Amino acid sequence: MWKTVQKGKLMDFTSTVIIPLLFGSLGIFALFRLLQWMRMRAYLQEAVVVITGATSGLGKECAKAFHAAGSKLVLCGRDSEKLKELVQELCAVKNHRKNTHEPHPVVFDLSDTKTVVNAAEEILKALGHVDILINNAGISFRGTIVDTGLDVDKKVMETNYFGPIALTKALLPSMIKRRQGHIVAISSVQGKISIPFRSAYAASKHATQAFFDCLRAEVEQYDIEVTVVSPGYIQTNLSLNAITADGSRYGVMDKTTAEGQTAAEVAQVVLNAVGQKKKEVLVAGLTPCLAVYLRNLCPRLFFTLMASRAKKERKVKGS
Ligand SMILES: NC(=O)C1=CN([C@@H]2O[C@H](COP(=O)(O)OP(=O)(O)OC[C@H]3O[C@@H](n4cnc5c(N)ncnc54)[C@H](OP(=O)(O)O)[C@@H]3O)[C@@H](O)[C@H]2O)C=CC1
Ligand SMILES: CCCCCCCCCCCCCCCC(=O)OCC(=O)COP(=O)(O)O
Repeated sequence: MWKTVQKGKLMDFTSTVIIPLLFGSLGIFALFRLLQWMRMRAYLQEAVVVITGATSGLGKECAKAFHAAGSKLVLCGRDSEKLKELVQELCAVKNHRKNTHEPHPVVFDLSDTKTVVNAAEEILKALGHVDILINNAGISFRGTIVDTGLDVDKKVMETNYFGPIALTKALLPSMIKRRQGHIVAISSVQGKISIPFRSAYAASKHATQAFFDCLRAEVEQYDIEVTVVSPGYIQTNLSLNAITADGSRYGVMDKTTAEGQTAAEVAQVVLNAVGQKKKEVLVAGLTPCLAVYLRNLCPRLFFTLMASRAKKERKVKGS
């Protein structure tokens, strides 16, 4: 009898309190997500978005994602033919729901900082202003520190660090003047941890993280946003195009790269991070994320693991 009364009370409580509370929360959550989506759509539609390294991999997928979101694209690359093909590919995509725009290609080499400044001028002349700059282009590296010539370290730093910061500096004054703009840096998990045989690449990405963290603090007063994206492995040509200790092309599709996340998935994360004005995002699997925490919480253990990884890799390569 006592048990039946208790059960009845519990059912009353469930139907009068728990269920309405659950549906109410779900409704508020759905409304919140809808408002977030609408705000993001408005932010990206008609925005002038500059993407470097648009000719391949993540940059190409970002171009597709931002084009579909209705942004006015400036596609940057070294190869004018590849850029033309991408413009044609994007223009061929029919989008009946959104007003899309023909992208504007700009050809320059990021490792030549003089051409970077000219490119920024060309962009501002053609489009008037830049709303979002996505510093995506980059190259990776494979080699031991002892065998690597300083010219190789410099080449990686020019492409991954000095080029992007030169472009950022060239576009920043116009953003400050308008008190509007958003700068994105595609860094890497290797901007947070260093793994053996990646010295030049990891150094360039750590520098990227540091520079754009400083920038974020300095430009907040002008309402300019800075987003640093740190992906883990992505299925692109990065390992194929990586340079080695003597400056030659590595030319191997690494297993880690081939088994990484797809570039389209990561591009969607970039789009959402920009749309939601996130300060930083780590887009990686469990092990790289744990490695980042381990580096900060228990550095000695992390260093031991990296040293044994170096020994193992050396053994495999027989050097
Ligand atoms: N793939 C991965 O596992 C990861 C990649 N990243 C980062 O993502 C970004 C994009 O790389 P991803 O798409 O993977 O690799 P890809 O090699 O596929 O693309 C790199 C892009 O950068 C361009 N680029 C390289 N050097 C220069 C230069 N000197 N001047 C102008 N453009 C240049 C390339 O142009 P071109 O076609 O002319 O060679 C290409 O468009 C990089 O910053 C990379 O560090 C971060 C974490 C993981
Ligand atoms: C408590 C458990 C801790 C487990 C952590 C153990 C440490 C394991 C090491 C894992 C290293 C992950 C490295 C990830 C590197 C990465 O994702 O890099 C992305 C890139 O930029 C790829 O460029 P690359 O040229 O190197 O292909």
